[in-house]
Amino acid sequence: MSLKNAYLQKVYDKVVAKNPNEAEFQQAVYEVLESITPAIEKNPAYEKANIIERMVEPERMITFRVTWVDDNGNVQVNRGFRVQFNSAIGPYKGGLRLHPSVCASVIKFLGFEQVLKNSLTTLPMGGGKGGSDFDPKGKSDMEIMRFCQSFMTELAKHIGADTDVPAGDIGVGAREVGYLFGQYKRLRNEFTGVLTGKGLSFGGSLVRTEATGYGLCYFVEEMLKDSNTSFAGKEVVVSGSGNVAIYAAEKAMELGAKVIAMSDSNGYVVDEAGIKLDVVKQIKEVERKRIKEYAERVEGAQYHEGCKGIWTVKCDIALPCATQNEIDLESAKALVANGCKVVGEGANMPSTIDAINYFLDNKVLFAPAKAANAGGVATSGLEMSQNSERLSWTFEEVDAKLHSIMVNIYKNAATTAKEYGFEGNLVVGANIAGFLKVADAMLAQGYAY
Ligand SMILES: NC(=O)C1=CN([C@@H]2O[C@H](COP(=O)(O)OP(=O)(O)OC[C@H]3O[C@@H](n4cnc5c(N)ncnc54)[C@H](OP(=O)(O)O)[C@@H]3O)[C@@H](O)[C@H]2O)C=CC1
Ligand SMILES: O=C(O)CCC(=O)C(=O)O
Repeated sequence: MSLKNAYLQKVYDKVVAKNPNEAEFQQAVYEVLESITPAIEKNPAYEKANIIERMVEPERMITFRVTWVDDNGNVQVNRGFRVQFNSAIGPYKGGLRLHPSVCASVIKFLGFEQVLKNSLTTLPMGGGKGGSDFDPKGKSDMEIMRFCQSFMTELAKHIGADTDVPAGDIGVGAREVGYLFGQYKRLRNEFTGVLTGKGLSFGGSLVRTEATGYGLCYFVEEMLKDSNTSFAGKEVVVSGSGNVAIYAAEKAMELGAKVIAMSDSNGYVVDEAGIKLDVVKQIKEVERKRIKEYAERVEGAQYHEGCKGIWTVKCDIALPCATQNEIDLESAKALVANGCKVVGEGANMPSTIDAINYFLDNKVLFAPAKAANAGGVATSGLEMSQNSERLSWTFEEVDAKLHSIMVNIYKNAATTAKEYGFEGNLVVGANIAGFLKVADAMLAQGYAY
């Protein structure tokens, strides 16, 4: 892969040399460097201060051992990570992922994207990310608790309400955040907003649970409005059936769409009559079972083994809300061939670079993750504000703020794309808009930063 700008190519070559075998991190960096090219060429100050090489190098990366005891008395060892990527515009902020695929590359790609995403929210948050290769599937509640307590025993040394504020991501929801928060409080003897996504009885914010999925639909709705259309009457496919997927499906339905398919890492269900979300919530949020169960409980629904096949289901709008690189070129082609006109990314980096280019070349309205899924972290920022003033806002207040943040992110990305000669390309618009704020803050803070 080659970039048009020599300075950016030099930085990218160094990234590849210094981070070998880190395909996800290299991919995330490449996509950003390619799309910010016009901004680098417009203002030579960025190259002079070598801003890009500084931005692709995390400020700090912590790797640690997490030892815990399983229900059979065996001592288990996992690897924990926290990348504190960039604090130019605020304390490090970003989720924790618990999944066997977690490694340095995954954590770094997520941390790097988080920096630009958080910048787009307009709230004062730097970027970070963390997690572990611990697999929560099939673990008992006590095992999850012991793991979280051990994980936090080390992480607590590196975070704080004004330093670094983690939250949830894949495999980390309200239950895990509760165990992590309890352990932090025990270790530090302080009650602070050190994590977001907390339970409502101990400093959590209303709407945080729904925020990423709702925010995604608010963003897509705005994008559709600009093309004189809406969610009403559209058929929607949503991949995943976790936090982001469930609340994206809920809001899409509220806005008049029919969600016809959802998935998990084993397979997908199609329900032409429209997915019954109360059944999905019961299976996933309460019983923590597989999506396959849906077809056993709902007449007329079919289950298909293998998660990739979901992209062959005919739809108007696709909302990938599961994981990175879940849409490759082949899936992108299948979506377009079946008439899909809109893709809104709820997951982080769910489309490969080839898939994104295919969507753009085929005039699909494409909402890139950094912008479209920023509602989760934006609402985390609102949780931090409520914690600082020791107040709780109503559901309506937080939802209205989330809505206006998502509308503004859309407008900022669309206007920036147009300003730089890429009208309609929200990948370029979002990357440049997110980049400029961070880069200007870094310039103002001197070369040693
Ligand atoms: N939670 C948040 O606020 C935010 C999350 N995101 C991103 O959204 C995505 C989903 O996160 P979230 O909903 O919180 O996570 P959850 O753990 O709640 O749900 C993840 C869903 O994706 C599926 N999934 C996970 N890994 C894979 C895989 N390798 N292949 C296929 N399916 C997979 C899971 O299926 P299974 O149960 O079988 O593993 C599950 O249905 C991630 O990319 C995350 O980074 C982005 C912004 C904010
Ligand atoms: O709410 C947060 O801080 C984290 C959200 C997140 O991890 C993400 O935006 O990918």
